[in-house]
Amino acid sequence: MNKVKIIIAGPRGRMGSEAVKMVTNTEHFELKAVIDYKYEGHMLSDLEGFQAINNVPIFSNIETCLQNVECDVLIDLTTPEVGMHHAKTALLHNVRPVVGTTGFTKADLEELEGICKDKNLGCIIAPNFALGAVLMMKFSQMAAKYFNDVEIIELHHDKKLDAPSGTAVKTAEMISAVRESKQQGHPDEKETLSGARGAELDGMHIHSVRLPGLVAHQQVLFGSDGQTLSIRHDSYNRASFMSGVKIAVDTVMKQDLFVYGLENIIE
Ligand SMILES: NC(=O)c1ccc[n+]([C@@H]2O[C@H](COP(=O)([O-])OP(=O)(O)OC[C@H]3O[C@@H](n4cnc5c(N)ncnc54)[C@H](O)[C@@H]3O)[C@@H](O)[C@H]2O)c1
Ligand SMILES: O=C(O)C1=N[C@H](C(=O)O)CCC1
Repeated sequence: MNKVKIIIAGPRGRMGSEAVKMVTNTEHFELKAVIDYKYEGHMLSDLEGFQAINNVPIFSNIETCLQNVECDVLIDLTTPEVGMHHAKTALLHNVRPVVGTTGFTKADLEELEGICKDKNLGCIIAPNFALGAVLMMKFSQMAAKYFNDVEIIELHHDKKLDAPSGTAVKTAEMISAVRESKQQGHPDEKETLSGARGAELDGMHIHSVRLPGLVAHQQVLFGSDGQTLSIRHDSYNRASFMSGVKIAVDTVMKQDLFVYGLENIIE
């Protein structure tokens, strides 16, 4: 069996370092290079924590990396601006992106979908790779058919740069696709402290909590006459995301499609 040749962008990050572990421990994956804005010309084994990983060069520029290294899949776990540049460049070099980076705009997603169609290549953008989180989103979409009122509370570690989380936005989009549009809360409600009602997407409110000690958590809270329904998912470590990354890499090698959300590729 041919191994899937992979490059990882953001290898020193919380998610990137876990992805390096997963890829190097997976029999049919091969880590060919990493992209890091620092340490150009070094080997990954020169860096603290990666001494046991041999023959993986570090590039600070994706173009140079793709000109020098033959690979099938780019896993990007960086920041939205960098991730967008990486995903586009990968596709232009016929490399399939698997992107966990959150904070992409609708326009970004449309642009990537267009390039995928032109190149007839697969690309998977997944705001959340944890299979439990994907189920939480699917269950929320099911519940939204019966409960028209919902608020989303997402809770993350305080090093997170984007708010609301990509998962919260995706959940609200999935709910919005099935429920009758509704502006929630009292029509005359007023915030006496700005931000009290959180962010809003199609009439739904999203509340972002940032605290040390947290990893990644979300509660989707539905309410109707005399009852509430809570659907909650908790990731307690970054290993929780890796089975989803693995599924995404295997799938992107087989499907020449643009996919936004892991719910579209798991049964
Ligand atoms: N999809 C998921 O399941 C999932 C799960 C967790 C986090 N995330 C997302 O993944 C992203 C990374 O999260 P994190 O917690 O690992 O953040 P992090 O800050 O720990 O890691 C980001 C890494 O990107 C690197 N980076 C920045 N600019 C770069 C560049 N130009 N080239 C190469 N590397 C560069 C940084 O050095 C850093 O190591 C965020 O967008 C986060 O929201 C997604
Ligand atoms: O830790 C993060 O950052 C996470 N980001 C994703 C999001 O924005 O939804 C997924 C969960 C962890």
